[in-house]
Amino acid sequence: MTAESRRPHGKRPPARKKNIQPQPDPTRDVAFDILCGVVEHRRMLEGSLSKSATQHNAEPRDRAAAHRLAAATLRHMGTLRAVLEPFLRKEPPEPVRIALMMGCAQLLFLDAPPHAAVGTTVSLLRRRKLAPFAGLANAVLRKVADQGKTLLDGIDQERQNIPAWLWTAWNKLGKGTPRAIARELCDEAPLDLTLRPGITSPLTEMGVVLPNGSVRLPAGTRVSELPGYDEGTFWVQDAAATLPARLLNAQTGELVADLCAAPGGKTAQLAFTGATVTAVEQNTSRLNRLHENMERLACPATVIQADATTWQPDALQDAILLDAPCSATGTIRRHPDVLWVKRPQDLPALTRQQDQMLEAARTMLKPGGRLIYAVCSLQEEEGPARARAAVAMGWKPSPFTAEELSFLPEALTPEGWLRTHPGLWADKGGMDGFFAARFICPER
Ligand SMILES: C[S@@+](CC[C@H](N)C(=O)[O-])C[C@H]1O[C@@H](n2cnc3c(N)ncnc32)[C@H](O)[C@@H]1O
Repeated sequence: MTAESRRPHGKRPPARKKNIQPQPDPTRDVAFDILCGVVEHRRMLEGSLSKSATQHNAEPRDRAAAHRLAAATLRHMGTLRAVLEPFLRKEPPEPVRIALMMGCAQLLFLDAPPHAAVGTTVSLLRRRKLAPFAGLANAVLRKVADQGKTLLDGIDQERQNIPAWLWTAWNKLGKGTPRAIARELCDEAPLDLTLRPGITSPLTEMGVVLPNGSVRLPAGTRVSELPGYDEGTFWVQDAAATLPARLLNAQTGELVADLCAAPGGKTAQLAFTGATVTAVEQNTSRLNRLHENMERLACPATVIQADATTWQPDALQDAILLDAPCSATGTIRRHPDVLWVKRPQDLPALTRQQDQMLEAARTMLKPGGRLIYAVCSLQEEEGPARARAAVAMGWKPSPFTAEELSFLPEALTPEGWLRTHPGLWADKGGMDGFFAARFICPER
Protein backbone atom coordinates (compact mmCIF):
# COMPACT_ATOMS: atom_id res chain seq x y z
CA MET A 1 0.00 0.00 0.00
CA THR A 2 1.37 3.39 -0.97
CA ALA A 3 1.20 6.44 1.26
CA GLU A 4 -1.02 8.03 -1.38
CA SER A 5 -3.62 5.25 -1.23
CA ARG A 6 -3.74 5.36 2.61
CA ARG A 7 -4.94 9.02 2.57
CA PRO A 8 -8.70 9.62 2.54
CA HIS A 9 -9.75 10.50 -1.03
CA GLY A 10 -6.06 10.06 -2.02
CA LYS A 11 -5.47 13.80 -1.47
CA ARG A 12 -2.25 15.38 -0.05
CA PRO A 13 -2.85 17.26 3.21
CA PRO A 14 -2.57 21.02 2.65
CA ALA A 15 1.06 22.08 2.99
CA ARG A 16 1.64 23.76 6.33
CA LYS A 17 2.77 27.35 5.77
CA LYS A 18 6.27 27.92 7.10
CA ASN A 19 6.29 30.81 9.51
CA ILE A 20 9.58 32.41 8.48
CA GLN A 21 10.67 34.90 11.13
CA PRO A 22 13.39 37.11 9.58
CA GLN A 23 16.36 37.32 11.94
CA PRO A 24 17.42 40.80 13.08
CA ASP A 25 20.52 41.98 11.23
CA PRO A 26 21.40 45.51 12.40
CA THR A 27 24.44 45.73 10.09
CA ARG A 28 22.41 45.31 6.91
CA ASP A 29 19.42 47.25 8.22
CA VAL A 30 21.60 50.27 8.99
CA ALA A 31 23.55 49.99 5.71
CA PHE A 32 20.25 49.76 3.80
CA ASP A 33 18.86 52.86 5.56
CA ILE A 34 22.06 54.79 4.78
CA LEU A 35 21.92 53.83 1.11
CA CYS A 36 18.19 54.61 0.77
CA GLY A 37 18.93 57.99 2.41
CA VAL A 38 21.70 58.76 -0.09
CA VAL A 39 20.03 57.43 -3.25
CA GLU A 40 16.40 58.34 -2.63
CA HIS A 41 16.65 61.46 -0.46
CA ARG A 42 20.16 62.80 -1.12
CA ARG A 43 20.90 62.55 2.59
CA MET A 44 24.55 62.39 3.71
CA LEU A 45 25.72 59.09 5.20
CA GLU A 46 26.65 60.45 8.64
CA GLY A 47 23.16 61.94 9.08
CA SER A 48 21.38 58.60 8.55
CA LEU A 49 23.94 56.46 10.38
CA SER A 50 23.28 57.62 13.95
CA LYS A 51 19.50 57.70 13.55
CA SER A 52 19.29 54.24 12.00
CA ALA A 53 21.84 52.73 14.42
CA THR A 54 19.68 53.87 17.37
CA GLN A 55 16.51 52.58 15.73
CA HIS A 56 18.03 49.11 15.13
CA ASN A 57 19.90 48.87 18.46
CA ALA A 58 23.15 48.52 16.53
CA GLU A 59 26.22 47.85 18.68
CA PRO A 60 29.37 49.87 17.80
CA ARG A 61 30.64 46.77 15.93
CA ASP A 62 27.44 46.58 13.79
CA ARG A 63 27.60 50.31 13.20
CA ALA A 64 31.17 50.10 11.92
CA ALA A 65 30.28 47.11 9.71
CA ALA A 66 27.23 48.97 8.33
CA HIS A 67 29.40 51.98 7.54
CA ARG A 68 31.90 49.74 5.72
CA LEU A 69 29.19 47.98 3.71
CA ALA A 70 27.38 51.21 2.77
CA ALA A 71 30.65 52.93 1.82
CA ALA A 72 31.77 49.97 -0.34
CA THR A 73 28.41 50.01 -2.14
CA LEU A 74 28.69 53.78 -2.72
CA ARG A 75 32.28 53.53 -4.01
CA HIS A 76 31.26 50.94 -6.60
CA MET A 77 27.68 52.06 -7.19
CA GLY A 78 28.00 52.76 -10.93
CA THR A 79 29.67 49.38 -11.47
CA LEU A 80 27.04 47.58 -9.36
CA ARG A 81 24.21 49.12 -11.40
CA ALA A 82 25.92 48.01 -14.62
CA VAL A 83 26.46 44.45 -13.30
CA LEU A 84 22.81 44.10 -12.29
CA GLU A 85 21.31 45.60 -15.45
CA PRO A 86 21.35 42.40 -17.63
CA PHE A 87 19.72 40.35 -14.84
CA LEU A 88 16.71 42.65 -14.44
CA ARG A 89 14.02 42.29 -17.09
CA LYS A 90 11.87 44.97 -15.41
CA GLU A 91 13.03 47.99 -13.43
CA PRO A 92 12.63 47.03 -9.76
CA PRO A 93 11.55 49.61 -7.16
CA GLU A 94 14.62 51.61 -6.04
CA PRO A 95 14.81 50.05 -2.52
CA VAL A 96 14.94 46.59 -4.13
CA ARG A 97 17.74 47.69 -6.44
CA ILE A 98 19.57 49.13 -3.40
CA ALA A 99 19.27 45.79 -1.55
CA LEU A 100 20.54 44.00 -4.67
CA MET A 101 23.49 46.39 -4.99
CA MET A 102 24.37 45.76 -1.34
CA GLY A 103 24.24 42.00 -1.90
CA CYS A 104 26.28 42.34 -5.07
CA ALA A 105 28.89 44.55 -3.33
CA GLN A 106 29.35 41.86 -0.69
CA LEU A 107 29.90 39.23 -3.38
CA LEU A 108 32.15 41.17 -5.73
CA PHE A 109 34.06 43.59 -3.52
CA LEU A 110 33.90 42.37 0.09
CA ASP A 111 34.53 38.65 -0.49
CA ALA A 112 31.45 37.60 1.51
CA PRO A 113 30.51 33.89 1.28
CA PRO A 114 27.73 33.53 -1.35
CA HIS A 115 25.20 31.91 1.05
CA ALA A 116 25.61 34.83 3.47
CA ALA A 117 25.29 37.56 0.82
CA VAL A 118 22.23 35.91 -0.76
CA GLY A 119 20.54 34.87 2.47
CA THR A 120 20.95 38.20 4.25
CA THR A 121 19.61 40.11 1.22
CA VAL A 122 16.53 37.89 1.03
CA SER A 123 15.93 38.33 4.79
CA LEU A 124 16.42 42.09 4.51
CA LEU A 125 13.75 42.31 1.81
CA ARG A 126 11.35 40.27 3.98
CA ARG A 127 11.97 42.54 6.99
CA ARG A 128 11.37 45.62 4.85
CA LYS A 129 7.98 44.46 3.53
CA LEU A 130 9.51 43.73 0.14
CA ALA A 131 8.94 39.95 0.38
CA PRO A 132 7.48 39.74 -3.17
CA PHE A 133 10.99 40.53 -4.44
CA ALA A 134 12.74 37.91 -2.30
CA GLY A 135 12.60 35.33 -5.12
CA LEU A 136 14.08 37.80 -7.61
CA ALA A 137 16.90 38.66 -5.21
CA ASN A 138 17.63 35.01 -4.58
CA ALA A 139 17.79 34.20 -8.31
CA VAL A 140 19.82 37.27 -9.33
CA LEU A 141 22.37 37.07 -6.52
CA ARG A 142 22.91 33.33 -7.06
CA LYS A 143 23.78 34.07 -10.68
CA VAL A 144 26.10 36.88 -9.60
CA ALA A 145 27.74 34.53 -7.09
CA ASP A 146 28.18 31.85 -9.78
CA GLN A 147 29.73 34.18 -12.34
CA GLY A 148 31.72 36.18 -9.77
CA LYS A 149 34.27 38.76 -10.84
CA THR A 150 34.00 37.74 -14.52
CA LEU A 151 30.93 39.98 -14.50
CA LEU A 152 33.27 42.96 -14.17
CA ASP A 153 35.00 42.19 -17.47
CA GLY A 154 34.20 44.84 -20.03
CA ILE A 155 32.82 47.34 -17.51
CA ASP A 156 34.76 50.61 -17.39
CA GLN A 157 34.52 50.71 -13.60
CA GLU A 158 36.35 54.02 -13.13
CA ARG A 159 34.02 55.76 -15.56
CA GLN A 160 30.87 54.12 -14.17
CA ASN A 161 31.62 55.02 -10.55
CA ILE A 162 31.76 58.78 -11.17
CA PRO A 163 28.55 60.68 -12.02
CA ALA A 164 28.78 62.19 -15.52
CA TRP A 165 28.63 65.84 -14.36
CA LEU A 166 31.64 65.36 -12.12
CA TRP A 167 33.63 63.45 -14.74
CA THR A 168 33.07 66.31 -17.21
CA ALA A 169 33.98 68.94 -14.63
CA TRP A 170 37.14 67.12 -13.51
CA ASN A 171 38.40 66.94 -17.09
CA LYS A 172 39.23 70.63 -16.58
CA LEU A 173 41.82 69.56 -13.98
CA GLY A 174 43.89 67.88 -16.70
CA LYS A 175 43.79 64.99 -19.11
CA GLY A 176 43.44 61.68 -17.29
CA THR A 177 42.65 63.34 -13.96
CA PRO A 178 39.06 62.02 -13.61
CA ARG A 179 40.40 58.49 -14.11
CA ALA A 180 43.23 59.04 -11.61
CA ILE A 181 40.68 60.28 -9.06
CA ALA A 182 38.32 57.37 -9.77
CA ARG A 183 41.13 54.84 -9.22
CA GLU A 184 41.74 56.21 -5.71
CA LEU A 185 38.02 56.08 -4.92
CA CYS A 186 37.96 52.27 -5.12
CA ASP A 187 39.77 51.74 -1.82
CA GLU A 188 39.19 53.13 1.64
CA ALA A 189 41.54 56.07 2.25
CA PRO A 190 44.47 55.58 4.65
CA LEU A 191 44.49 57.31 8.04
CA ASP A 192 46.63 60.46 8.13
CA LEU A 193 47.71 62.05 11.40
CA THR A 194 49.30 65.40 12.15
CA LEU A 195 51.66 65.27 15.12
CA ARG A 196 51.75 68.04 17.67
CA PRO A 197 54.92 70.00 16.86
CA GLY A 198 57.98 69.31 18.99
CA ILE A 199 56.99 65.88 20.30
CA THR A 200 58.56 62.50 19.61
CA SER A 201 55.95 59.87 18.92
CA PRO A 202 56.09 56.09 18.34
CA LEU A 203 53.60 56.72 15.53
CA THR A 204 56.42 57.71 13.18
CA GLU A 205 57.73 54.12 13.52
CA MET A 206 54.25 52.59 13.15
CA GLY A 207 53.39 54.35 9.91
CA VAL A 208 54.94 56.09 6.93
CA VAL A 209 56.08 59.70 7.35
CA LEU A 210 54.91 61.57 4.22
CA PRO A 211 56.96 64.36 2.59
CA ASN A 212 54.76 67.02 4.27
CA GLY A 213 55.33 65.45 7.71
CA SER A 214 51.95 63.68 8.11
CA VAL A 215 52.07 60.13 9.48
CA ARG A 216 50.14 57.70 7.31
CA LEU A 217 48.65 54.52 8.78
CA PRO A 218 46.58 51.84 7.04
CA ALA A 219 42.85 52.38 6.37
CA GLY A 220 40.69 51.10 9.21
CA THR A 221 43.23 51.89 11.99
CA ARG A 222 41.35 52.61 15.23
CA VAL A 223 42.32 56.14 16.16
CA SER A 224 41.40 56.12 19.85
CA GLU A 225 43.60 53.05 20.44
CA LEU A 226 46.76 54.69 19.08
CA PRO A 227 49.50 55.69 21.54
CA GLY A 228 49.21 59.34 22.55
CA TYR A 229 45.50 59.74 21.72
CA ASP A 230 44.39 60.62 25.27
CA GLU A 231 47.47 62.81 25.74
CA GLY A 232 46.56 64.78 22.61
CA THR A 233 49.85 64.23 20.78
CA PHE A 234 48.19 64.04 17.33
CA TRP A 235 45.01 64.72 15.40
CA VAL A 236 43.41 63.15 12.34
CA GLN A 237 43.94 65.23 9.22
CA ASP A 238 44.43 64.26 5.58
CA ALA A 239 47.89 65.18 4.25
CA ALA A 240 46.37 67.65 1.73
CA ALA A 241 44.28 69.29 4.46
CA THR A 242 47.46 70.33 6.28
CA LEU A 243 48.58 72.55 3.40
CA PRO A 244 46.32 75.64 3.66
CA ALA A 245 47.26 76.41 7.30
CA ARG A 246 50.92 75.66 6.58
CA LEU A 247 50.87 78.12 3.64
CA LEU A 248 49.41 80.89 5.84
CA ASN A 249 52.75 80.76 7.68
CA ALA A 250 51.39 82.09 10.99
CA GLN A 251 53.99 83.52 13.37
CA THR A 252 54.28 83.64 17.15
CA GLY A 253 52.29 86.55 18.54
CA GLU A 254 50.28 87.23 15.36
CA LEU A 255 46.50 87.60 15.58
CA VAL A 256 44.99 84.88 13.40
CA ALA A 257 41.34 84.02 12.73
CA ASP A 258 40.24 80.59 11.53
CA LEU A 259 36.85 81.45 10.08
CA CYS A 260 35.20 78.07 9.51
CA ALA A 261 36.94 76.01 12.10
CA ALA A 262 35.28 72.72 13.08
CA PRO A 263 36.42 70.03 13.65
CA GLY A 264 39.60 72.01 14.19
CA GLY A 265 42.58 70.35 12.47
CA LYS A 266 43.66 73.63 10.94
CA THR A 267 42.93 75.56 14.16
CA ALA A 268 45.37 73.27 15.98
CA GLN A 269 48.04 73.75 13.30
CA LEU A 270 47.67 77.54 13.56
CA ALA A 271 47.57 77.70 17.37
CA PHE A 272 50.67 75.51 17.83
CA THR A 273 52.72 78.06 15.88
CA GLY A 274 52.39 80.40 18.86
CA ALA A 275 49.92 82.71 17.09
CA THR A 276 46.89 83.99 19.01
CA VAL A 277 44.12 82.12 17.27
CA THR A 278 40.37 82.73 17.27
CA ALA A 279 38.37 79.83 15.83
CA VAL A 280 34.93 80.80 14.48
CA GLU A 281 32.26 78.16 13.86
CA GLN A 282 28.54 78.57 13.31
CA ASN A 283 27.10 75.07 13.62
CA THR A 284 26.32 74.04 17.21
CA SER A 285 27.06 70.31 17.01
CA ARG A 286 30.26 70.93 15.06
CA LEU A 287 31.18 73.60 17.61
CA ASN A 288 30.89 70.97 20.36
CA ARG A 289 33.26 68.72 18.41
CA LEU A 290 35.66 71.62 17.99
CA HIS A 291 35.61 72.26 21.76
CA GLU A 292 36.23 68.55 22.48
CA ASN A 293 39.15 68.41 20.05
CA MET A 294 40.74 71.59 21.40
CA GLU A 295 40.40 70.19 24.92
CA ARG A 296 41.98 66.81 24.04
CA LEU A 297 44.87 68.60 22.31
CA ALA A 298 45.21 71.23 25.06
CA CYS A 299 45.15 73.68 22.19
CA PRO A 300 45.26 77.35 23.24
CA ALA A 301 42.76 78.69 20.62
CA THR A 302 39.74 80.79 21.58
CA VAL A 303 36.58 79.22 20.19
CA ILE A 304 33.62 81.42 19.22
CA GLN A 305 30.19 80.54 17.86
CA ALA A 306 29.45 83.06 15.13
CA ASP A 307 28.56 83.53 11.47
CA ALA A 308 31.73 84.17 9.49
CA THR A 309 29.85 86.42 7.07
CA THR A 310 29.08 88.94 9.84
CA TRP A 311 31.52 88.31 12.74
CA GLN A 312 33.87 91.14 13.64
CA PRO A 313 37.01 90.58 15.75
CA ASP A 314 37.83 92.96 18.62
CA ALA A 315 41.09 93.86 16.85
CA LEU A 316 42.06 93.66 13.17
CA GLN A 317 43.86 90.38 12.40
CA ASP A 318 47.30 89.74 10.89
CA ALA A 319 46.14 86.67 9.01
CA ILE A 320 42.95 84.76 8.23
CA LEU A 321 42.31 81.20 7.17
CA LEU A 322 39.00 80.89 5.33
CA ASP A 323 38.38 77.16 4.89
CA ALA A 324 34.98 77.79 3.39
CA PRO A 325 31.96 75.45 3.36
CA CYS A 326 31.85 73.75 -0.06
CA SER A 327 30.59 70.77 -2.02
CA ALA A 328 33.42 68.65 -0.51
CA THR A 329 33.96 66.75 -3.76
CA GLY A 330 37.66 66.52 -2.85
CA THR A 331 36.83 64.18 0.02
CA ILE A 332 35.08 61.39 -1.94
CA ARG A 333 37.66 58.78 -0.87
CA ARG A 334 36.54 59.26 2.73
CA HIS A 335 32.95 60.28 1.94
CA PRO A 336 31.77 58.44 -1.21
CA ASP A 337 28.20 59.57 -0.44
CA VAL A 338 29.22 63.04 -1.69
CA LEU A 339 29.27 61.59 -5.24
CA TRP A 340 25.58 60.77 -5.17
CA VAL A 341 24.25 63.49 -2.87
CA LYS A 342 25.73 66.63 -4.43
CA ARG A 343 24.32 68.08 -7.64
CA PRO A 344 25.48 70.86 -9.97
CA GLN A 345 22.53 72.96 -8.83
CA ASP A 346 23.98 73.00 -5.29
CA LEU A 347 26.96 75.06 -6.43
CA PRO A 348 25.46 78.57 -6.87
CA ALA A 349 24.33 78.81 -3.22
CA LEU A 350 27.77 77.65 -2.08
CA THR A 351 29.69 80.06 -4.28
CA ARG A 352 27.45 82.96 -3.12
CA GLN A 353 28.33 82.12 0.49
CA GLN A 354 32.03 81.76 -0.37
CA ASP A 355 31.97 85.26 -1.92
CA GLN A 356 30.17 86.69 1.13
CA MET A 357 32.89 85.23 3.34
CA LEU A 358 35.64 86.62 1.09
CA GLU A 359 34.02 90.08 1.31
CA ALA A 360 33.60 89.83 5.08
CA ALA A 361 37.22 88.70 5.64
CA ARG A 362 38.46 92.01 4.19
CA THR A 363 36.82 93.89 7.05
CA MET A 364 38.60 91.69 9.64
CA LEU A 365 42.21 92.06 8.41
CA LYS A 366 44.84 94.73 8.86
CA PRO A 367 45.89 96.30 5.54
CA GLY A 368 48.72 94.08 4.28
CA GLY A 369 47.34 91.14 6.26
CA ARG A 370 47.29 87.67 4.68
CA LEU A 371 44.28 85.57 3.70
CA ILE A 372 44.22 81.96 2.62
CA TYR A 373 41.02 80.95 0.87
CA ALA A 374 40.67 77.14 0.79
CA VAL A 375 38.03 74.56 -0.17
CA CYS A 376 38.08 70.75 -0.16
CA SER A 377 36.37 70.88 -3.55
CA LEU A 378 37.50 69.80 -7.00
CA GLN A 379 35.03 72.12 -8.71
CA GLU A 380 36.24 75.05 -10.85
CA GLU A 381 33.37 77.23 -9.55
CA GLU A 382 34.51 76.92 -5.93
CA GLY A 383 38.25 77.15 -6.62
CA PRO A 384 39.80 79.17 -9.47
CA ALA A 385 36.55 81.07 -10.14
CA ARG A 386 36.44 82.22 -6.49
CA ALA A 387 40.10 83.25 -6.61
CA ARG A 388 39.27 85.42 -9.64
CA ALA A 389 36.21 86.79 -7.83
CA ALA A 390 38.45 87.68 -4.88
CA VAL A 391 40.73 89.70 -7.16
CA ALA A 392 37.66 91.49 -8.56
CA MET A 393 36.74 92.39 -4.95
CA GLY A 394 40.13 94.06 -4.53
CA TRP A 395 42.20 91.28 -2.90
CA LYS A 396 45.84 91.29 -4.05
CA PRO A 397 47.11 87.86 -5.16
CA SER A 398 50.10 86.48 -3.25
CA PRO A 399 51.07 83.39 -5.28
CA PHE A 400 52.54 80.33 -3.58
CA THR A 401 56.15 79.70 -4.54
CA ALA A 402 57.88 76.57 -5.81
CA GLU A 403 59.99 76.65 -2.65
CA GLU A 404 56.91 76.57 -0.40
CA LEU A 405 55.59 73.55 -2.29
CA SER A 406 58.92 71.85 -2.99
CA PHE A 407 57.63 68.59 -1.45
CA LEU A 408 54.59 68.56 -3.78
CA PRO A 409 55.52 70.54 -6.93
CA GLU A 410 52.70 69.01 -9.00
CA ALA A 411 50.16 70.84 -6.80
CA LEU A 412 51.42 74.32 -7.74
CA THR A 413 49.39 75.85 -10.61
CA PRO A 414 50.78 78.42 -13.10
CA GLU A 415 48.71 81.08 -11.27
CA GLY A 416 50.44 80.25 -7.98
CA TRP A 417 47.43 78.45 -6.49
CA LEU A 418 47.41 75.09 -4.74
CA ARG A 419 45.45 72.32 -6.44
CA THR A 420 45.55 68.79 -5.02
CA HIS A 421 43.38 65.84 -6.02
CA PRO A 422 43.09 62.18 -4.94
CA GLY A 423 45.34 61.02 -7.80
CA LEU A 424 48.42 62.84 -6.39
CA TRP A 425 50.86 60.69 -4.36
CA ALA A 426 48.95 57.71 -5.81
CA ASP A 427 51.94 55.46 -5.02
CA LYS A 428 51.58 56.44 -1.35
CA GLY A 429 47.78 56.10 -1.15
CA GLY A 430 46.56 59.42 -2.62
CA MET A 431 45.32 62.55 -0.89
CA ASP A 432 42.16 64.66 -0.63
CA GLY A 433 41.34 67.31 -3.21
CA PHE A 434 41.97 70.87 -2.06
CA PHE A 435 42.14 74.26 -3.71
CA ALA A 436 43.88 77.17 -1.96
CA ALA A 437 44.91 80.69 -2.94
CA ARG A 438 46.66 83.39 -0.92
CA PHE A 439 45.84 87.10 -0.96
CA ILE A 440 46.99 90.32 0.70
CA CYS A 441 44.45 92.74 2.15
CA PRO A 442 44.55 96.09 0.29
CA GLU A 443 44.77 99.50 2.00
CA ARG A 444 41.33 100.80 2.83
C1 LIG B 1 35.26 72.78 5.44
S1 LIG B 1 34.61 72.78 7.03
C2 LIG B 1 35.95 73.35 7.98
C3 LIG B 1 37.01 72.34 8.35
C4 LIG B 1 38.02 72.89 9.34
N1 LIG B 1 38.63 74.10 8.88
C5 LIG B 1 39.11 71.91 9.71
O1 LIG B 1 40.18 71.95 9.14
O2 LIG B 1 38.88 71.07 10.57
C6 LIG B 1 33.59 74.20 6.99
C7 LIG B 1 33.00 74.57 8.33
O3 LIG B 1 32.34 75.84 8.18
C8 LIG B 1 31.23 75.86 9.05
N2 LIG B 1 30.34 76.94 8.59
C9 LIG B 1 29.41 76.92 7.61
N3 LIG B 1 28.84 78.11 7.47
C10 LIG B 1 29.44 78.93 8.36
C11 LIG B 1 29.28 80.29 8.69
N4 LIG B 1 28.41 81.08 8.05
N5 LIG B 1 30.05 80.81 9.66
C12 LIG B 1 30.97 80.02 10.33
N6 LIG B 1 31.14 78.73 10.07
C13 LIG B 1 30.39 78.17 9.09
C14 LIG B 1 30.66 74.46 8.90
O4 LIG B 1 29.81 74.14 9.97
C15 LIG B 1 31.94 73.63 8.87
O5 LIG B 1 32.28 73.22 10.15
